[in-house]
Amino acid sequence: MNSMDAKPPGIIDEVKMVHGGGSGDWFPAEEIRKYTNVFLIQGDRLLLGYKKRGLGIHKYNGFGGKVEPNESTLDAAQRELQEEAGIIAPLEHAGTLLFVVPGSKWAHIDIFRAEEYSGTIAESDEMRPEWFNKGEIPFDNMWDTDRYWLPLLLANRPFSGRADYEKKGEDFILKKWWFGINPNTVSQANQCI
Ligand SMILES: CNc1ncnc2c1ncn2[C@@H]1O[C@H](COP(=O)(O)OP(=O)(O)OP(=O)(O)O)[C@@H](O)[C@H]1O
Repeated sequence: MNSMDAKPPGIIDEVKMVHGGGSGDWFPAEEIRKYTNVFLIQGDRLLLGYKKRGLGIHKYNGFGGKVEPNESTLDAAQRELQEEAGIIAPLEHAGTLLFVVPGSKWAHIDIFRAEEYSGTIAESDEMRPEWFNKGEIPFDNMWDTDRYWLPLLLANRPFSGRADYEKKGEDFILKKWWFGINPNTVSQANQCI
């Protein structure tokens, strides 16, 4: 077995590797901070937001943020979608990403998908929403590891992964990554791997 096949520390879901790379050891454990991230899909289009401030500034991403104390993850995801894109939507859990940077709390990000919504999509102080065709997702202007797991979300394959980055000035440099899917949910596997 290749050493990258083994699940990295922090991944508890029953998943098998579909993407992995980088070198060195996984960074050591820190306290965990919870985040959410929501992607709206309508037919061939995906709604992303251009982040205007804070973590991930100038990148496209789903809509999300920190889970507040005494708030469920789902409530936080719905609140952030409303605050940042102006809409409400029934959410389905799509995957989990552990984002690790030495010296910072680990970010445990619960990622959700939605296929319908109500309200009017609106720009907020934090995000400028923009539709993209599924074939024209701006991966070069997103977090480096989005290219590995976003296709899994689009194909409706529950995934779990970890991405270790090092912070150099304002930049985050990808060091090592691992993404897996549950081998028992093979319904649309050919669409994504
Ligand atoms: C590889 N690393 C990553 N890959 C993909 N997405 C990532 C990410 N690391 C963080 N994210 C997302 O970026 C947003 C940050 O949210 P962030 O602005 O810090 O939170 P919040 O809206 O609570 O901010 P305020 O404290 O109100 O400014 C939030 O959606 C979170 O899920």
